[in-house]
Amino acid sequence: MSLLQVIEAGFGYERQEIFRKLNFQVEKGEIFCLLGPNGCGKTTLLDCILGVRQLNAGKILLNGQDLNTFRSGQIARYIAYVPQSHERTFPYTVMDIVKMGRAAYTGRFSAPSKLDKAIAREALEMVGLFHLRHRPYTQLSGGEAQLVMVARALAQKTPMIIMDEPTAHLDFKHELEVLETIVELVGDSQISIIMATHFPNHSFYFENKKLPTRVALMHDHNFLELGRPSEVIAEENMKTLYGVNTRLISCATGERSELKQLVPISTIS
Ligand SMILES: Nc1ncnc2c1ncn2[C@@H]1O[C@H](COP(=O)(O)OP(=O)(O)OP(=O)(O)O)[C@@H](O)[C@H]1O
Repeated sequence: MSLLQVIEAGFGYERQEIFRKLNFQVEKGEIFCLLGPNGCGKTTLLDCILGVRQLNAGKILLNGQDLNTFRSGQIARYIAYVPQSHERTFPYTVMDIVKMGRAAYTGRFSAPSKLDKAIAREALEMVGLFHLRHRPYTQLSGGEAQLVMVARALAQKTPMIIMDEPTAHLDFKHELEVLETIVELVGDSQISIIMATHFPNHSFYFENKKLPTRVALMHDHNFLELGRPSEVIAEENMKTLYGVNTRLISCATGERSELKQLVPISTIS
C-alpha cells in the first residue's frame, strides 16, 4: 500500500480552476518533486494533501485511509510541513520552535518530555544549528530560519515531510546542506519527501544519489509528465513548462558517477 494516494483529485478557487483529475501516489522512501511555473498550483496541491484545503473532486488516501476521515491534528503524525516562508512574529528561541514539532504527540499546551527535548536537540544537530538554540527565532537570517523549519519538521518524526521550496532563501552551501539532509533522511530512515521546487537540478541531485526519485511537471491543470528525472526533465518539456530553452549536460562526479544538469539558455518570447 502506498503511503499517499491521490485519486482523480480536482480543486478550484472561486474563480479559478487549479487542477483536475490528478492521479499519483508516493511510496515509502521516495522523493517526489513537484515542478511548475509560478502560480500553477503547487502550494495549493500541497495544502490539499496537508488537509488545509478540501478537494472539490476525487480523494486522497493517507496510509490507505481517506484524508477526510482523519481527526484534527491526526495528519500531523503522518506529515510534517516545511513552509515556503514563516511569519516570525514572536521571539521564541530556536529550541522552542523546534520543540513545537513535538506538539502532535504532547498536545499544544503540555510541557515537552525529556524524550521530546532530546529529539528536538537531535533535529537541530542534523541541520547544523544546535549552536543557535538559545537565539530568538526573530533574529535569524532567512536561510537560518528556513533550516529551523526543516529541524522542526524532523522533530515531528513523521513518515512523510512536505517541503514547499525548502531552499528558497538559502545560500549555495546551505542549499546543498538541505539536499544532503534529505538524502540522509530518505536513505537512512526511509522517510518520503514531497517537495515543490523551482530547481529541476534538485531532482537530478537525488537521482544521482541513487534514491528513488520521481518528478511531476505541473501544467495546464494536470501533469504534463510524471516519471524519473532523466525521463522527464527534457529540453522539450522545459520549453512547454516554462517557455525556456535549455541544454541538458552531464558532468562526471566520480568514477562511474555522472550528474545531469539543466542549463537555462534563453527565454522563448
Ligand atoms: N486563497 C486563494 N484564493 C484564490 N486564489 C488563490 C488563493 N491562493 C492561491 N490562489 C491562486 O491560485 C493559483 C495557484 O497558486 P499556488 O500558490 O498554488 O501556486 P504555486 O505553483 O505554488 O506558485 P509559486 O511557484 O509562485 O509559489 C495562483 O493563480 C494564485 O493566485
